[in-house]
Amino acid sequence: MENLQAIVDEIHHTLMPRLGEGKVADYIPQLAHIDPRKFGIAVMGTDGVTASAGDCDEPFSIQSVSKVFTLTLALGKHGENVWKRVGREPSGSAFNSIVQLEHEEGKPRNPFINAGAIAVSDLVLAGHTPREAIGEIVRFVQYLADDDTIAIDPAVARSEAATGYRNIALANFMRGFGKLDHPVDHVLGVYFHHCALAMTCTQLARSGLFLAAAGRNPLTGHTVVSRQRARRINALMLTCGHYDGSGDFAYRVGLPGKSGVGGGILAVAPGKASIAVWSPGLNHSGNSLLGSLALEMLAHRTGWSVFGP
Ligand SMILES: NC(=O)CC[C@H](N)C(=O)O
Repeated sequence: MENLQAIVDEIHHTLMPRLGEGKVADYIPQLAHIDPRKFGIAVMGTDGVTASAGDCDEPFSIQSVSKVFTLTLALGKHGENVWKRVGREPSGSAFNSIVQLEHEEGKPRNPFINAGAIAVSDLVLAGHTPREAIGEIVRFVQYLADDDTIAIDPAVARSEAATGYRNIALANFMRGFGKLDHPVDHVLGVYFHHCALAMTCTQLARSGLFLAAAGRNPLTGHTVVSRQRARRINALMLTCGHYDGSGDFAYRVGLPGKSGVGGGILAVAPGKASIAVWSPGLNHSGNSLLGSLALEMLAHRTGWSVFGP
């Protein structure tokens, strides 16, 4: 493989004329203000080799990418009991869909759609006040990225709480089925705040390194999860990480990944690297349009794929 930085520079250069494509999420008013021409990419190799380009050190709202971290925390607290509350199947529906919840009696399809992540927030809340749970999530992400400057953007959290009608509906629906242990406003307080985490591509790539390196962050030496758990989280990212676009992402990129409506994607090349991209314009499934394309180009140029060399 040629020099990683040269590949990343070429991807940035190739996509430059297309910056601004896609549709910025505006249902969260605070996200509607983001410059659609932003673009960042950071690659952290498990061997310590790094490469980055563009706005890779500018914080953005990671939104649903945070669902990987809350799932990891919930699995640490509750182990396999997590799966009593949330499934492990792709939804085939939009990220904020309510349709399956009624048929499946309030048990969301997977932890990465909104309903599933709300159920996971409920599990993270166990034994805590909402403020404590939010603090635990932030400290966990700081620990993963080895960076204690990572914080929640309170304006984004407020903006989403003020307009999160669908999420409020999802949470009430689940509570109606007896599938949430805590009051809806507490659960949503945790959910909206972790979605409002602001991180740079560099920080995000570092925080995902444990998934690329069999559960252990090679930069800090910290074992975060077991090898088997890292594999399983990667499996869920591959099958469910891009909502109704998960099949297309697996076909085009071939790596586990998790997207957010802020335009970020965290992707994992097991044994090789953790990659974060950011471009705010989204495709019709709510995934970053140019971010997906950048990852497709990177996978093609490096040969990284979970499906074979
Ligand atoms: N896909 C996403 O990133 C969705 C997260 C967003 N906070 C929401 O609940 O709508």
